[in-house]
Amino acid sequence: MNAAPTVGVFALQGDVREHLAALDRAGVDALPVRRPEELARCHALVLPGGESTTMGKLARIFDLFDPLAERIRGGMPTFGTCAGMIMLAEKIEDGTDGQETFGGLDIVVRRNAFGRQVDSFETELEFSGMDEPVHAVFIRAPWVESAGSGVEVLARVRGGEADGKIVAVRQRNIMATSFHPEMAGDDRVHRSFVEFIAQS
Ligand SMILES: NC(=O)CC[C@H](N)C(=O)O
Repeated sequence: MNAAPTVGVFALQGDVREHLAALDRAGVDALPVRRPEELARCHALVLPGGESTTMGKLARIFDLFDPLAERIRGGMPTFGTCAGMIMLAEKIEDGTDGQETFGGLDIVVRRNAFGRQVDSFETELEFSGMDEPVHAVFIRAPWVESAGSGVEVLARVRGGEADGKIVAVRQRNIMATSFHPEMAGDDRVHRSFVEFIAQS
């Protein structure tokens, strides 16, 4: 790809602005996506943090659900953070009744997984392919309960009751983190997604 790719941010719900800013700093054309016509212009997509039940419902209302699920399954590079990770999971534990996801990522995700111990927290994580740890902000975050054999684990929590829980993964065209790299003032995870787009 010669020109900078256009990277959409699902913009019906969630922390859209922070992702647009991080993508902008990473040198791509960032585009808020609310309609199928906008999705059609994107080479890649970010699903932000927010509230996954609401995201699914709004995607249905705005006729974005099916085109989006199709693009993801068709190989569009996609990066989900927190609620965005939930929206990419094939299966949810502790979801609300009938909660739908776009799917594509062969994981079982547990919503609000850290909630029983601590709602929101920040920590340093070893992240596959990064020399220095990543500062990770968790807000009512999910964790990956189990992952299929095709899923590469990029980061796990170290220490505390959640020791060893998977919080960042990659499979084919999809990347997902339980935490919010867009809120940490560190663009390395977004930059690694931009490289991932270039390789796809
Ligand atoms: N920060 C977040 O994105 C929280 C996710 C939210 N708890 C959900 O289940 O959708």
